[in-house]
Amino acid sequence: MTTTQKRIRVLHQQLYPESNSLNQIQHNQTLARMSNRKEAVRVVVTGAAGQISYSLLPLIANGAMFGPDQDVILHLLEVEFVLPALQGVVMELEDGSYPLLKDIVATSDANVAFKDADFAILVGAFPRKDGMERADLLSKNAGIFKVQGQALDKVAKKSVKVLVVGNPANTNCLLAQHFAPSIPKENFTALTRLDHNRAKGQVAKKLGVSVRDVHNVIIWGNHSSTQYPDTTVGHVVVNGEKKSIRDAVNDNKYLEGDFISTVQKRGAAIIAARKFSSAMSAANAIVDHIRDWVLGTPEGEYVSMAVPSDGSYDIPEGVIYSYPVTCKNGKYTIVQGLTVSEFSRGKMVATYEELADEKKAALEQLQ
Ligand SMILES: NC(=O)c1ccc[n+]([C@@H]2O[C@H](COP(=O)([O-])OP(=O)(O)OC[C@H]3O[C@@H](n4cnc5c(N)ncnc54)[C@H](O)[C@@H]3O)[C@@H](O)[C@H]2O)c1
Ligand SMILES: O=C(O)CC[C@H](O)C(=O)O
Repeated sequence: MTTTQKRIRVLHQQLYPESNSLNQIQHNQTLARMSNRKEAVRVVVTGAAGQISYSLLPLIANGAMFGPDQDVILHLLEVEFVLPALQGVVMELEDGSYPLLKDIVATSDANVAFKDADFAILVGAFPRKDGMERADLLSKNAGIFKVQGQALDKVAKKSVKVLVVGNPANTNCLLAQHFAPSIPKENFTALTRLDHNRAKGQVAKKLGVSVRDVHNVIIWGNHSSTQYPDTTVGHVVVNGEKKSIRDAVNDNKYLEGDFISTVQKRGAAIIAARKFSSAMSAANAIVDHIRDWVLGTPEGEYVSMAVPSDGSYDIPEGVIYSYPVTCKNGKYTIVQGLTVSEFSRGKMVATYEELADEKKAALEQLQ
């Protein structure tokens, strides 16, 4: 510091003594925060140069997923020929000046990407384009999840939490789980939070209320057009008054008809309109899923997660099935004891049967 700078500093302190003490307080708080700071978590995102990731990565880097005190190290996996484009994404992350982003690993080698991973968000897969059937995806994408399951098994932390997004998400998740036998089965989940959020959105729109007033809708089963968006136990709170969704909407024909098919076909409607599959809303749902799994759900609030079936609600073990769950201390629990009507049972079984068929086709494919 030059003599002039020192004189200016002394003068400034004389003129504004309180600013000095304020600076000191802020400085001390920063030091305290830094000494309390949790160790950075390693978060793998596959398909990192794709369209979902382009919306997702800034949300992870800015703390929306793990909170404002959690540093992150991003491990970005892409296929080799997309690495030049991934470099552009890395440059943008560097230029984003994200205080929580500690480091970035960008690679096309799954064993490098999954090394010591705490979280693995498996987005990388081919999306359905207009005119393609979902069944086409199974044959295109199954191999990816075998290789990535094997890499997770070999090099990730045994506590890694996995979220599969790439379609068909539930069955790809089952494949990754199958090829990673050393990782607890319950650590494998698939994304149906987007469907859950879509269901809330439709109810809110119908009632002219905010989505924050809509609670405990449920998505059962597969992330596909057989999913069952269920409003039977959901409620709304408007002006402090709690009402069941059934009573508030007062139109069961809609709730058991157009509402269900709108949510089931929303992904297809977005592809038809955008010519690309949903990305911004998918990224937002990914953040919701991991954040709630790690940081917990508000008291009394159900969210939907596709998790290994365990016989709950008479859905046989062995598929990845979307259930209502609550989360606490980094664990999810399937909500038990809900009444299931005959109408609901039929829909829950139909979506299970689709999952059982997908599982058979996927395993045959990888023989
Ligand atoms: N579960 C859900 O709610 C949900 C919602 C929206 C989209 N999706 C699915 O997510 C997937 C990704 O969608 P997108 O729009 O980002 O697609 P995209 O084509 O824009 O991006 C996918 C990326 O994955 C990469 N990739 C392909 N194989 C890979 C591999 N083996 N390892 C690493 N990266 C690989 C591709 O190079 C590409 O950059 C699709 O399968 C889509 O159907 C799921
Ligand atoms: O391919 C689809 O039908 C849907 C794509 C995506 O999973 C979505 O739900 O938006």
